[in-house]
Amino acid sequence: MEYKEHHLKGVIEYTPKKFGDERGWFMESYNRQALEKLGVNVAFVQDNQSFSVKNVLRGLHFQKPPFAQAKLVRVLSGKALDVVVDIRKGSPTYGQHLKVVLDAEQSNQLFIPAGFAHGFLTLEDNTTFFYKCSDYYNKESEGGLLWNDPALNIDWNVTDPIVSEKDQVLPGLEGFISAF
Ligand SMILES: Cc1cn([C@H]2C[C@H](O)[C@@H](COP(=O)(O)OP(=O)(O)O[C@H]3O[C@@H](C)C(=O)[C@@H](O)[C@H]3O)O2)c(=O)[nH]c1=O
Repeated sequence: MEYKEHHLKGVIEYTPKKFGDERGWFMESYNRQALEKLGVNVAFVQDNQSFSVKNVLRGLHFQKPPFAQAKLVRVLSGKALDVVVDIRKGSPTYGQHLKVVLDAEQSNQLFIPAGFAHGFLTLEDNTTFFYKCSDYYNKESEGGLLWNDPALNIDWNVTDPIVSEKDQVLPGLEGFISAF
């Protein structure tokens, strides 16, 4: 198992150990104890999966407290540029973001604590995105930030992504009052 902490405190990139043989490979894709050793003490209650063609951009999303969600995200097929934005009030890295390429072949995962907006851009066709959430979906608690808000300054390296109508009208960071 390999892990890497990033400049946004609490975000951890995690790659389970793979056991390869002539049949292929095996890995423990989720092991609560292994994550606890990295300081992640979270009970996940919902698994989500989405499938996207190339250049789909979903996000940036979060759920407000008391339905805030920590997430453990990865791709099962394809590749995605994952982006998280720190929206924790008073955080020294408030408004800053982190980009990580999630790659099915590499099998890397990202743990994202509550208090972050999350989104991703698919870099390949047939990208299956899979994630565990620490709380249930609650429509009324949904929140979001505009993916290309200049104040966020995220270089997605894409010109015309496929974005849902809902995500095209999300607010920017200016005037945003964080619920975290
Ligand atoms: C997120 C979610 C959506 N839905 C429904 C609502 C809607 O009709 C349909 C599609 O929802 P969305 O357009 O919000 O799906 P999507 O844009 O894929 O939303 C996801 O984006 C990524 C970036 C995240 O981080 C997730 O937490 C989630 O917000 O699925 C659920 O039933 N349960 C859920 O947990």
